[in-house]
Amino acid sequence: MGQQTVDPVIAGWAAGFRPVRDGEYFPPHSPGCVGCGPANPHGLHLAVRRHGEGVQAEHTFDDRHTGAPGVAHGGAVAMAFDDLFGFLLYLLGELAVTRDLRVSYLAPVRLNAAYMLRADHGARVGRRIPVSAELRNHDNVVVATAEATFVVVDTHHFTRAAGR
Ligand SMILES: CCCCCCCCCCCC(=O)SCCNC(=O)CCNC(=O)[C@H](O)C(C)(C)COP(=O)(O)OP(=O)(O)OC[C@H]1O[C@@H](n2cnc3c(N)ncnc32)[C@H](O)[C@@H]1OP(=O)(O)O
Repeated sequence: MGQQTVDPVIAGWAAGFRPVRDGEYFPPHSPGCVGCGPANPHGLHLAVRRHGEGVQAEHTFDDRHTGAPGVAHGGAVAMAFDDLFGFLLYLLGELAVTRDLRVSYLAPVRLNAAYMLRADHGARVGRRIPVSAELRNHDNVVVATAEATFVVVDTHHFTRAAGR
């Protein structure tokens, strides 16, 4: 039964995931989140805002996320997509986690160049929420796409995951 106790830190964290108005920026998942946390020196520092029933972010990968010379690491691009998807949950009002993530890399993503990320969600089926996203360059060309399945969980998932 002890494992089912909701830790107040986790409960407070989860309660912070609320919708914002169209065009407004969301708060980060946490200060230290590697995708969007401002306090993480190694992170992407994604700044994500609502776009209708979807989310979007302008983003520039930098030298910290180098793969081939001058090119963003594919893992960093996948991280951007995964973290972006995490903002759709604010709009859905669900706690959920990534069960699978598929990224298609259509063209190299350059470092120190501005890109636009955009994500949308489909309809929830059971505990599954399908999500999809695109990454476009400054010429509005799609250079990467992603699809994922998020699975709805409750706060106990995070309490257990954190070993609290
Ligand atoms: C705002 C909050 C922000 C919170 C998050 C804030 C940070 C966001 C950061 C970005 C997101 C992340 O990195 S999240 C962190 C990375 N992900 C994780 O750590 C997840 C680790 N995996 C797990 O803990 C587990 O596998 C779960 C919870 C995902 C699922 O386990 P489970 O609870 O036992 O559920 P299970 O029965 O296996 O499956 C549940 C449902 O999913 C379906 N399902 C299972 N596998 C698949 C699959 N590959 N493709 C499609 N559907 C699948 C099943 O048919 C079932 O559907 P149905 O019959 O029920 O319909």
